[in-house]
This record gives sequence, structure tokens and C-alpha cells, in this order.
Amino acid sequence: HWDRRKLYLFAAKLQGPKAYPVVGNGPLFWCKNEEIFNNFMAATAPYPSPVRLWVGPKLVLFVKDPNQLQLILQSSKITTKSFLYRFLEPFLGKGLFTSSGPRQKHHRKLLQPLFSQRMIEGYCHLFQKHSKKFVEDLRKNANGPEFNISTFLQFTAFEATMDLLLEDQDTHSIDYNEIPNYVRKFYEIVFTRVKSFWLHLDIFFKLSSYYREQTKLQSLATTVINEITETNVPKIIEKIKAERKLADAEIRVPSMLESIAEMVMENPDCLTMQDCTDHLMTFMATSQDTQSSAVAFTCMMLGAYPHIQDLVVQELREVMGKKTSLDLTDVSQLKYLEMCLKESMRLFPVGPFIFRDTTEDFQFDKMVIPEGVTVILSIYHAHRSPEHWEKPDEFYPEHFAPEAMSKRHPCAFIPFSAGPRRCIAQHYSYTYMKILLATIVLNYEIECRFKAEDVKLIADISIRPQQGYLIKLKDRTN
Ligand code: HEM
Repeated sequence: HWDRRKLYLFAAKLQGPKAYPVVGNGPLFWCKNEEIFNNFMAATAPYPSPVRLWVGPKLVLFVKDPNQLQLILQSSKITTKSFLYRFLEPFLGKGLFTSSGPRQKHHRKLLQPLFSQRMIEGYCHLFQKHSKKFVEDLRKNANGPEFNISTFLQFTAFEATMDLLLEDQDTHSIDYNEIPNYVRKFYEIVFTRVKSFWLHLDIFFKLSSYYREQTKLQSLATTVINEITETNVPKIIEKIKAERKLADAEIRVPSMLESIAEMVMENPDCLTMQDCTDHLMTFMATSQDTQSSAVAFTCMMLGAYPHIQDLVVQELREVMGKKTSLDLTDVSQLKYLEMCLKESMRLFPVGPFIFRDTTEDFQFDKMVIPEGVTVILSIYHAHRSPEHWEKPDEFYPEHFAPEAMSKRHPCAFIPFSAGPRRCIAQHYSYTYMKILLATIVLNYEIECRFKAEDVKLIADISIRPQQGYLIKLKDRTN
């Protein structure tokens, strides 16, 4: 009772939209999925950050100011993911994304080297191979009508990840074509669960058709991952053991799966095969919708602003000379392409909102947030803040010119989040996305009829354009 009183006293100091008895601000979410984003934005816009919301009996703070975001994201006291992330577990496993506490911290330290510069150098040839295959797969759509590039991108991101994990081994026994779409379907199920608070209870959820659909999708994902952990990892462990016996074994950068196998061998008590399965499920799911969405939005923007696309092509030709594929040094020199990618990720952050729960009282901007509050951190608002961006709603890559960036607030641009729970794969993703974008632009001239202001957004777990990622491609090589 004391804690609830503390919550009410704290909530009384904040402003927010009118809440109703029992359901609180629940009605904000009782509309079609495509209307929720706009309704929510409009309802919270008039109030200063943090905005107070009641979702049923749960107090929720909506944080949209970069200074406040920085205080929360950089703190080691508020790193616990919200209870809502439990709904992601059936398809992300208990990997780094969904878990919290000492196990998460320890595993993050163990897994961090998988995304080091040295390892990324080793992955580069796979990024190139899949980018080249991707532009070939697109040929049938070139010089034709408008199409949605997202499905193609999700598939190539999935193939590249599987290649990375399976190391080019053609061992898969199920039809991979079924997989890429599963992330999108899962998001829909998770989002329906998040917004319908009666489905938070397992007993009601298990009675719903969503549960049956989820079970089907989950078994698809686990079949793929179990194939890796049950067949490939033990084989690789044997190989490593055999190689270690040879004094003159070749010294080379290990593959991702070899590194994981080595970690399991060296940390048998804290990294079990089940942990491995969880982490691989997370990597498989997080690599699809995220990277493909960011690349798809960038394609749309380059297509909508041909003079900017021309500058990207000019830079590519200067950096590449007569070469036909990019190495990591070339990638690091593609500064303008990176500015365009970042500007797209600013306008359309793949994860617009992230969620934390307070597990203790948290001193925050002259107030104390009590334990038991859910905090929604709005990356979307930081990215569109008129205080921090000259042209907040326009596509203007110069926002990322080095001089402009040196003056920018550290949390005005955080597509990968920030602080101890930031994305583990930021550098990896930029490298993959730049190689893929460069290969697309070198092969095709992109056209898109939607300027930044014309893109109407829908958000569930991620953000996407209502109309789809519609573009036209013209062959550049003819
Ligand atoms: C455009 C690409 C990507 C974007 C924008 C992105 C964004 C993010 C964001 C915003 C978070 C924080 C989530 C939260 O706090 O709830 C996050 C965490 C994470 N991401 Fe990414 N991500 C991307 C690609 C990837 C890829 C390719 C992988 C794996 C191969 C990955 C693995 C992870 C993991 C494991 C975490 C959890 C880290 C932790 O809490 O320790 N992400 N990502």
C-alpha cells in the first residue's frame, strides 16, 4: 500500500493525457494498429517530458527529451528491460536483448568480441557475396514497375546471417523461404499482446489464436537454431580440439561459429548449449528486420532525392576507382553514403521506443522515480527534436557533417540506443548496410515518389511506411 501511495504521489507531480478509472490511458491503444502511432504521438505531444501515462494499474513514463534520455541510458541503475520483453522471448530466446541482471552483463562481455573490428574484417567477404547475389536477384524487378524492396532485403539479411553462422555449409533441412517473414509476423503478435493488457496474462494468451500462430513460428525458428547448436557446434569443437594438437595449425581469424564454439569450450559453467541457442536465436531475429528496414528507408530517400543519390555515386566512383568490390578501408571512406544512411535512420529509427522497468528508486532530473515504474524511451522524439536538428522533418544528410555532429547532443541520435544496453552489433551493422547500399547504388538508379514528409509511418515494435517500401529501379550498368 505504501508503494502504491508513493507511486500516486509521484504521478501527481507529472502531466499527461486524461486517464480513466481502471483502464487508465488504455483506450489510446484501442484502435487499428496503423492508427496507434499517430494517436499516441498526438495524445502525448502537449505535455512536457516525462509524460505520465497509466496503462491499467501500471504507471508508465514517456521520456522524449535527449537530456533525460541520456540520464537514463547512461546509468547502470536502470538497465532492467521492461516486463514486456518477456513476450519477445519465444522468438528471441533468453538472449542479451530480452534478459537483464548479472547473467546478461557477463554474457555481453563474453560475446562482445564477436563484433570486434577484427571479426568484422573476417565477415566482410560474406557481406560482399550476399550483396552481389542480392543485386542479381533484383534484376527481374529492374526497369519495371514500382515494387516493395523490403521482402528482398529481409531475405538477403537472413541468408547472410545464416551463412555467417553456418559458415557456408549447406546443412539446412527446412525451407528457408519460410523464415524471413516470421520476424514481421512475430512482431504483430507481440504488439497485439503489448497493447491488449488482458493478453499479458499467459492464461488468456494461451486461449487465443495468436498463441497457436506463435507456437508454429517458434518451432520454425528453433528447428533452424537447433540444427546449428546440436550438429555444427559440437563438430566445430572437435575440429578446434584436433587443430590445437597440431603445432603448425594455421593461424587465422576464426569464424563466428568457431568463436562461439571456443567460448562454450572455455566457459562450460556459464555458457551452456542452451545459452548458445538463446544467443543465436537473438542474433537471427535481430539481424533481419533491423538492417533491412534501415537499408530500405535509405533506398527510398536516395530515390526521392536524385541530386543526393548522384553525390553518393560520385563518392563511390572516387573511392573504388576500377575495383569491383569494396574492402573495409573503402567502406570507411564512404563518408557521404554514411551520412545518408544515418539521416534515414534519424528520420525512421527502426526501434522508435525502448522500454525499461525501475527496480529501485532512481534519482532523475530533480525527481525520484519510484520502483515499479515502466519507462518508455523515445528515440523517435530525440531524432526529430527541433531543438537539436536544423531541419527535423526533412531528409538533410548535412545534419551529419563532422562539424555539425561535433556540436550535437550525445543522445540526439541514438538509433542503436546508448550506454550499457546499447546494440552490440552497431559497427557490424553499419559495415553490412554500407556494403549492401553501395552495391545497390552502383548497379541501379533508384526512384521513389515519396519524399521524407510524404512517408506515413506505422509503428508496432518497429517502424515502417504505411505504403510499403516502394521504389523503382533502373539498370545503371547498361
Ligand atoms: C540497423 C540495425 C540495428 C539497429 C538499428 C539496432 C538497434 C538496437 C537497439 C535500439 C537496441 C537496444 C534495445 C533495447 O534497449 O531495448 C539494440 C540491442 C541489441 N541489438 Fe541491435 N540493432 C541493429 C542490428 C543488430 C544486429 C545485426 C544484431 C545481431 C547480429 C543486433 C543485436 C542486438 C543485441 C544482442 C542487443 C541487446 C544488447 C544488450 O542489451 O546487451 N542488433 N539494437
